[in-house]
Amino acid sequence: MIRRSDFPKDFIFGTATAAYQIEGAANEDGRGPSIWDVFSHTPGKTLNGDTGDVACDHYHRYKEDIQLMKEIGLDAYRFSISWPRIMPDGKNINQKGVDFYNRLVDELLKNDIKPFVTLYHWDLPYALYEKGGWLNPDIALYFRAYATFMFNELGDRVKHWITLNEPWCSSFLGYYTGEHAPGHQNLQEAITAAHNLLRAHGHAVQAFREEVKDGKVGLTNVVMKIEPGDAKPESFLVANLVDKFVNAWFHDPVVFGKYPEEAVALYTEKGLQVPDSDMNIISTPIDFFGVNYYTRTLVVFDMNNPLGFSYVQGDLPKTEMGWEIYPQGLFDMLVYLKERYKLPLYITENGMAGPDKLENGRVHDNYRIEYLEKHFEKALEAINAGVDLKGYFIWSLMDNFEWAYGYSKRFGIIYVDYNTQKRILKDSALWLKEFLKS
Ligand SMILES: N=[N+]=NCCCCNC(=O)[C@@H]1[C@H]2[C@H](O)[C@@H](O)[C@H](O)[C@@H](CO)[C@@H]12
Repeated sequence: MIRRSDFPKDFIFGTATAAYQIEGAANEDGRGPSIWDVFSHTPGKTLNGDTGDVACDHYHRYKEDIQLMKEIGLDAYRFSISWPRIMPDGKNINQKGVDFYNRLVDELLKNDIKPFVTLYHWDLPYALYEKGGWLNPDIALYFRAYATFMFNELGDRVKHWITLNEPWCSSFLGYYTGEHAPGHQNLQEAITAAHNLLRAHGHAVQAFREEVKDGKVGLTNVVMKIEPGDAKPESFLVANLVDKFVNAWFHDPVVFGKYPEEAVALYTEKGLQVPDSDMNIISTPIDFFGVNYYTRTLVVFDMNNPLGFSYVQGDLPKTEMGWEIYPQGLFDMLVYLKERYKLPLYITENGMAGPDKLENGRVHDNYRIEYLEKHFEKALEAINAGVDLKGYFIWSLMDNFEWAYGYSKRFGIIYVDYNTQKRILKDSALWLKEFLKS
């Protein structure tokens, strides 16, 4: 049975959340609309028309939530700042929004919980979207101004920062598949948005070096283990290519200053423009990569698909998201990232959506305990294989707004009864509490 003491002494365990998914108070204290406010209020975009208007009401309940983190014994807490709460129009400061994050950080520190702050977790101020959003090259400078302001405001107390959460999702789910805000469906736009997201990241890192001398800054990507879905040789080739589109596309420019050539070639062949501006800014050195790992993705050669592949379902047990439970993929990707980029790593998200049922005031989510144990074991295996893994944040602290799935998917180790906003520690939280003492 894995124990906390098996991990390095300074290894940190935490949980992660994001502003739009938990805060609520969407129109309170001067907060402006984000692209997710508009998207979730657009009929048909989210399950049951769910929105983040109230969510977990964390904006008002943060003290209670921090007490729960303390009760569980967490070392750290990863959360994101709502850009439209800080700059409702994308430029001018909303002091009440700033005050909230000062209160939140001070309350965490008072309870010996280390804050890890994500600057952007998908909630772009709508006012900036109206100026072109991630398609407008100027967005990188708007982001730099926002980042600089936050570094100045919190940098004396917050020493671990993540510029962007999963630019792959922001660009390819937001601009290609359209399942996320702003709901565009244009591959060229997705490539352009991805590039401007990376430029924004690079500008923020440059600002960070000027503003927070004793801090660490990194980028969090979703990291998927891409495997062939059948035994055909072409499917092995396609798996390698998709890995370049999804994983290397958002890691290589940040370390090597260039996109993976095979993927560029395929895009160019399809008549798409792949930008190459500001690679010197994009590759401003970072201190770590954040790794959001959930599952593997199976692909097969498919001539009928414009990019030559299609996704297939695997036959391993799956979570409520339909994602296969595949701990080995975590080990594989941690080792892959270490060998290719030679940077320290944090698992900034790992967890599962489960069929969580409240029974006599308890949630017996043994499946989530097993999921976490197996992924903890693979993380430890990676450390023992030489990976400089420094921490592990469980997604998520509590059930929350799961984007287009609304409130139908529960990822929390704490159950939220949305009718009463009551929080209930699931068995996984009780297990974690004991694990952290082991
Ligand atoms: N096929 N397939 N599968 C895996 C693709 C995963 C892409 N989605 C994520 O990583 C999001 C990340 C986000 O940060 C958080 O805000 C979300 O709540 C979690 C849970 O959804 C994850």
